[in-house]
Amino acid sequence: MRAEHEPTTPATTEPKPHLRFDGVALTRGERRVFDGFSLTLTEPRIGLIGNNGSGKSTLLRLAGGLLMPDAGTVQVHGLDTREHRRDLPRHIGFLFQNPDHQILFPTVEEEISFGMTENGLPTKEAKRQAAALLAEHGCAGWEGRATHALSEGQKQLVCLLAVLSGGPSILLLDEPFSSLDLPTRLDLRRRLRALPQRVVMVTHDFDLLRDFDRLIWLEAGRVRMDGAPDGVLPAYFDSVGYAGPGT
Ligand SMILES: Nc1ncnc2c1ncn2[C@@H]1O[C@H](COP(=O)(O)OP(=O)(O)OP(=O)(O)O)[C@@H](O)[C@H]1O
Repeated sequence: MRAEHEPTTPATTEPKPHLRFDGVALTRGERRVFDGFSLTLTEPRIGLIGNNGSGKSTLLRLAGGLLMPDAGTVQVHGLDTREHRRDLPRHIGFLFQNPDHQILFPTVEEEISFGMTENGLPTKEAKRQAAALLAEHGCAGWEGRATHALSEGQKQLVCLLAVLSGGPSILLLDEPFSSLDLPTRLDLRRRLRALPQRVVMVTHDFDLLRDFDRLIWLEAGRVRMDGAPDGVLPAYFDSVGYAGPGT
């Protein structure tokens, strides 16, 4: 039986936003990066594009609670990042461009099991699950490997698995493929495509974005264009005079 105060199920089936920026202002150094910025994200796969300095990384950092707005609000699954900062790692996995900025531990096993023990899993079970996650992604037996001795692509993969081990529902990816060779890039792309998480990705790898659900083109802290890749990408290319490879 339903209690008196229990909310009723809403009649509509509108998808709930997983990220919401409302009237966000943020100054970094001397620069007003965002001013009255609002955006609601509901689609499973969203790409952020734009020229250097347009605000892409700053937007991801606001979404991940790594930066707080000076004014306005940022919400993750309806939770205000200012009030729920400590809860955010349960919902959000953040993958930085440079894995050396992310890796904390000397061994792969420690790196991957940390998120799980932080979530309260006993160490033994966390290690078992870390080994299973590695095996699932073609890296069986990597547990004892030294993180500093991995190649860039291997480090990226370990970072991705470490992020996934925390069980986030949203992945924020800041140019995760920029330093990878083509085979490693293709391999990580395949892995990412298969993930169930919602993804918001900053990238200049435009091929990867072609099958995304939505692209947001940022320019000087504002949305210049927002829509399907087949509309946004050609418009962005036009704006920078790019007519395709070799131009
Ligand atoms: N730590 C900081 N201190 C001062 N200004 C900053 C800082 N970080 C970013 N900015 C400024 O904020 C603006 C947006 O930067 P941001 O890194 O978000 O851009 P971006 O679109 O991700 O660029 P890129 O494509 O070069 O990574 C830039 O003008 C930048 O100079």
